[in-house]
Amino acid sequence: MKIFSAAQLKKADELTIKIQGITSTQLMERAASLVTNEIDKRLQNADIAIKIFCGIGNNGGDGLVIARQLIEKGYRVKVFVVNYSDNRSQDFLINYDRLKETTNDWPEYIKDEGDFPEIDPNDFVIDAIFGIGLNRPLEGWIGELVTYINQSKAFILAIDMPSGLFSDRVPAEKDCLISANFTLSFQTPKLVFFLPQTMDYVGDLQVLDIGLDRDFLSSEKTNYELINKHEARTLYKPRKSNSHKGNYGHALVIGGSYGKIGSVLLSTKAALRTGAGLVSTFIPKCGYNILQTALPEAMVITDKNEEKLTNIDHRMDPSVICFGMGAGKDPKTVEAFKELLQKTEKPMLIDADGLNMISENQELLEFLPKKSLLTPHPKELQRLIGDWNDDFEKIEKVQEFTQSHDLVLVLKGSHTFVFGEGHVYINNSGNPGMATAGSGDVLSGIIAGLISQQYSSLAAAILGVYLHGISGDIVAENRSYQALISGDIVENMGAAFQALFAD
Ligand SMILES: NC(=O)C1=CN([C@@H]2O[C@H](COP(=O)(O)OP(=O)(O)OC[C@H]3O[C@@H](n4cnc5c(N)ncnc54)[C@H](O)[C@@H]3O)[C@@H](O)[C@H]2O)[C@@H](O)CC1
Ligand SMILES: Nc1ncnc2c1ncn2[C@@H]1O[C@H](COP(=O)(O)OP(=O)(O)O)[C@@H](O)[C@H]1O
Ligand SMILES: [K+]
Repeated sequence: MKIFSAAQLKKADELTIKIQGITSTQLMERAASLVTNEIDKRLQNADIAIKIFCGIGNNGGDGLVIARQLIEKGYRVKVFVVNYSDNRSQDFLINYDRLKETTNDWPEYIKDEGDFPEIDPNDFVIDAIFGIGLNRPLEGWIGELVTYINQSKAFILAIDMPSGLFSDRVPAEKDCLISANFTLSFQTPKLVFFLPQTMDYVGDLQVLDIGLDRDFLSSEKTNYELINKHEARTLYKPRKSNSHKGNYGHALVIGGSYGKIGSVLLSTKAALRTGAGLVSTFIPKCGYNILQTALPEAMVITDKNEEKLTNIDHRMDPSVICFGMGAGKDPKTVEAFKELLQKTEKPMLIDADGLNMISENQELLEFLPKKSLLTPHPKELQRLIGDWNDDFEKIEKVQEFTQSHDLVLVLKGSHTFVFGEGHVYINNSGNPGMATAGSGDVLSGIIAGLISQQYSSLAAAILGVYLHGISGDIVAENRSYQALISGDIVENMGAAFQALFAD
């Protein structure tokens, strides 16, 4: 699903109104009734006090329509107009009159702190103060109102966006904004819903299709895309029945050091479970018995050194090399890595200590084959490209870095971002149970397994990250977040592939 800017969404609104021959009031009615239905589905006519805080723009207009529709359904609704200016939008005014025709309990006006209403922790609060029109931080009593609503402990549903959250920048530390339990957003999600610095304000997210013009949505260009099942499925390549293991490539996994053979084992197993035709593992000698015992499907080659990698003499022509898990950063290993880079032409996947070695020896970047894949977590990224001031600057810096070195970069996190060819793909699968040792090693094996089957670096990264998350979701459903361990993610790859095509 494409992620658009506020300006693009406004353009989509205007175009839709023109092409569909409707008024903006009708579009607002359509959008709001989808919200009302979602609320009704969840509240099931429960006798709960619903308090709707409406701004005086179109987000506030949405709030007024939702209020009218909920009242018509028999809910107990109180509307508060957050009267920060006299500059009311036309659709606000139209719907204000309509609301007054529906109920005798007219909206109350909030003009300063003295007007703040009581909010009970059991109330259901709807935040329709600001949406994508926010253009400056909430100041004075409006900021205080937002803090007051947050402190009420009531359940907060935000319409389109939590009020105070900008669609195109990160709030300053002193800024006040709604911290929603749930956000119902219109047509497409906003980038800030997925950034580490802003995602917590959104709570659970649902995006409602309000029927904006299809042609515009499909032709309008954007660098950001959210990856769900639909997007992942289109990348999947079916296997031919008339095929053999030679058709699915040979992945070579290189890494490990004394005490860290498990990481390579996890990557190797993941490459096999993802469908690579052959998988070999190159490790220090101490890992030989471990690998051969735990994973008879893999072939094993060892370094001359017992405890670390010193000379990676693999004598193969693998489809892809996945390097770095548990490798350590011994100077001899760095030297061996450099030689490996110099003699490898196909794109490589570099993870973990491989990344750290590059960070500490930036000249290695020059030897990276084009289209190679780096899979850092935020700390590894920081070592690689230096610090950033906020998440938007981080994205910009990573875009510059990947484009200048012709790389694909997988920035791991609760929403993993895949950067490639100037675009950013934001993963929407996975769960906090995956914050556990070795889940990154599993990911690198999955991606290598896909590259080995002739997926491009970028497609392998996007699909691999999605499958990794889905596998984790399946495990968590059966086992809880806490009990999830990274080996489970590997074991459930079969279910993850199946889930790609389940409805
Ligand atoms: N036809 C449409 O345009 C539709 C719009 N929709 C709703 O409209 C919203 C956007 O509406 P608007 O563009 O009216 O904008 P908002 O309702 O988000 O904000 C209203 C106005 O407040 C002012 N403002 C911004 N920051 C402020 C601040 N810190 N303090 C005081 N005033 C401030 C701005 O001038 C802004 O235009 C969307 O988020 C969505 O909820 C939906 O009804 C769908 C259809
Ligand atoms: N809260 C979370 N939600 C979704 N995925 C997560 C979460 N925390 C971690 N993950 C995923 O788990 C993996 C962790 O990788 P990494 O930090 O390299 O761990 P390790 O070094 O232990 O292998 C990444 O793919 C990341 O996206
Ligand atoms: K809002």
